[in-house]
Amino acid sequence: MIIAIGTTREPKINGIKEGIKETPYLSNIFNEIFFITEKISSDISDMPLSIEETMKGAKNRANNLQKKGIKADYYIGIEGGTSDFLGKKYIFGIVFVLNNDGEGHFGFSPMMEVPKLIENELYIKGKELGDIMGDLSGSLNIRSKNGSMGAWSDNMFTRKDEFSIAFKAAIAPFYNKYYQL
Ligand SMILES: O=P(O)(O)OP(=O)(O)OP(=O)(O)OC[C@H]1O[C@@H](n2cnc3c(O)ncnc32)[C@H](O)[C@@H]1O
Repeated sequence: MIIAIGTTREPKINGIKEGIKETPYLSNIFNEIFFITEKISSDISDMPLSIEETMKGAKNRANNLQKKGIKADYYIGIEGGTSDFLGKKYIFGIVFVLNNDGEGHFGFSPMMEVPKLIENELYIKGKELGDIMGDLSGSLNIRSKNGSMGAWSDNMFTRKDEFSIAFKAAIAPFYNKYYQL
């Protein structure tokens, strides 16, 4: 099996791999899976500020992998973003898994509240989360490590966990019996 993942960002790739190892569907063939990892355009803004835009970004990335001519059994697009719910902002990760029959499913990570100061920088000043967290934490590349969720949860919950759970939610509908009824 070949799985194409539209990113070179380590916690995203590791999240997908961890998710695969923990599914009842693909874990037994994990060692036979060949992974293609490639940075691909999401065709949305660099810092998505709504759940719909973040979903579009994940879906576009999976579609763009396929359009590029990459041959795989599954194409996986991944996007991190924030959105407003009932007046507060939350961060989450979204995974879109697409197969060669054109069947695609979204999966979502749990969400965490965005701290107030960071919300202002994002939604009022228009900055990117990676840059804001870089300035606040002194760590240049937080999104390549445990991510904002890790930073805001004292690593109870990391960026890898975010995408591992989102992947599991996206892959289940391809195999789970209730979706075949
Ligand atoms: O290389 P790609 O796959 O694009 O991975 P990325 O880390 O840039 O992540 P996204 O494009 O999915 O996320 C969109 C933006 O949101 C920010 N972001 C998302 N999650 C983050 C996190 O956990 N920590 C820091 N910044 C994050 C970051 O500034 C990104 O430019």
